[in-house]
Order: sequence, then structure tokens, then C-alpha cells
Amino acid sequence: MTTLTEHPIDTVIDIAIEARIAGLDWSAISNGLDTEGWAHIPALLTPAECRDATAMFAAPDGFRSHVIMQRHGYGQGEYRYFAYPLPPLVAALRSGLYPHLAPLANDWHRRMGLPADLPADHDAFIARCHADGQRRPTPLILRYGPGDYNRLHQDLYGAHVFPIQAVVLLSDPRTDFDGGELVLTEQRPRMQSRAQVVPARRGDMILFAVNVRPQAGSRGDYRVTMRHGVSTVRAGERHALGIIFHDAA
Ligand SMILES: O=C(O)CCC(=O)C(=O)O
Ligand SMILES: [Fe+2]
Repeated sequence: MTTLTEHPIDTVIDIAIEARIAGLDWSAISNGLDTEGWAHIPALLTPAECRDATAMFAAPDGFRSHVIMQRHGYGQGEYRYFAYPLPPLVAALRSGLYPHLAPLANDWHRRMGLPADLPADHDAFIARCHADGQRRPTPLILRYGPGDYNRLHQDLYGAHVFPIQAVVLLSDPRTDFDGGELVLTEQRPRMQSRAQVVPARRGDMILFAVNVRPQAGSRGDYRVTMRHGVSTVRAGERHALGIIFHDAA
């Protein structure tokens, strides 16, 4: 894994998202997801792409809904779900990441006794969601100001669940905000929950398990339940782009 000191954020060249995704070390990423339930990919988006995505949040067009988190008990802050058609960057991330994750997702399903029949490409998976009434797009941009936070949760929106999701940090923790760390918890059978704080800088992507993942134990695989949230932002503004692969009912 690349450490934060080696962070290549300032040297990202502007190649197509799909090519950047294809160039990632997918065996290391799959390994991280498999053993920890998450993987950190430094500097997937350029600072300019992060700024452009952040600017989308303030524009009124292109979103299907605006959620004030405290109204629903989700925490404090706000987010907007994109409408179809998704902006090119968001569509490219969603369809570009999916094929690299589908083999691991099927392996997880097989190991957990779930149907290991997730299609190899995202269009086919989305067609399946839509055919069963999960038609509303789930990619979103979140905005947190001072005092805002996101309670531990799972992004389940219906029976069709792709077991891995992504979030890209759009703001710079060195200059834009304090606090606001992505927190992942895992719950193993008969054990207390464990929390992990995921390191991230602007443009980094974190891939993580949506709800359950298999863990090899002495008597075969068992299920680990994962949740994610964001610790309180102490100062400044934090934006993030969430990529969930299933659509919502
Ligand atoms: O703000 C974050 O980093 C996490 C947002 C989130 O809950 C999500 O993308 O599903
Ligand atoms: Fe979430």
C-alpha cells in the first residue's frame, strides 16, 4: 500500500478515469478488501476533478434529491443524490470500477452462501436492479461543515446489493477541514465491535464492504458485519463523492 508520505496527488496526469482504474493494482486492492474489508487508493482523482465535483454540489441541476441528514437521524450535514444521466466522471467511476470488483463480490457471495451470480459488467447489474424496481441512482455528494458528522450506517436500498462501495474524498484535510475521518466498524460473531479510521487525502478513494463480508476462520468462513460513518468535522468544510453500485427502490 502506498503510504501518505509517498502520496502522488500533485503528479497525477490527466488520463481517462477508466485507464487510471485499469492501471491500479487490483490484486493488492482485492487482498486488502478481503483481509480488512477496505482498501485505500491514493490520488485517484486530480485536485481539479475534486474541485469540479465539489462545485457540482452547489449547482441546482443534476440531482434527484437533497437530504438534510439531521431530519432523518442520519447525523448532521447534507447530501445530494445524482439524477440520471450521471455526470461523466461519476458514470466513469461507477462503470469503470465495477468489473474489477465483481469477481471478488462473487467470491464473497459464494463464501457466504449467497447467489454468486453478479454480472461481470455494471450495465447488466443495473438492468437487474431496474427490472426489480430499484431504479433511482445512488451516487451522491456529501457536504459536512463544522459540527457535522455521519452516523454509522449501511447503504442498503433494496434486495439487490453490490457488496462493495467507494468513496472519494474531495476536500483537502491539510487545508480545508479538521476531523471528519471515515470510520469503519466491523462486528464479528460474539465479539465487540472494532473501529478503524481510514487515512485519506484529497482525491483518494476508499473501497469498503457495504454490509457483510466473509472472514476465514478455523471452522470455515464466518460473516463480518461492517458499517461506515464519518467522525465530527471540527472546522472547515468536507465534501465526499460516494459511489454505490446498486440503485435504490
Ligand atoms: O463522507 C464520507 O466519507 C462517507 C459518505 C458515505 O456514507 C457514503 O459515501 O456512503
Ligand atoms: Fe454511506
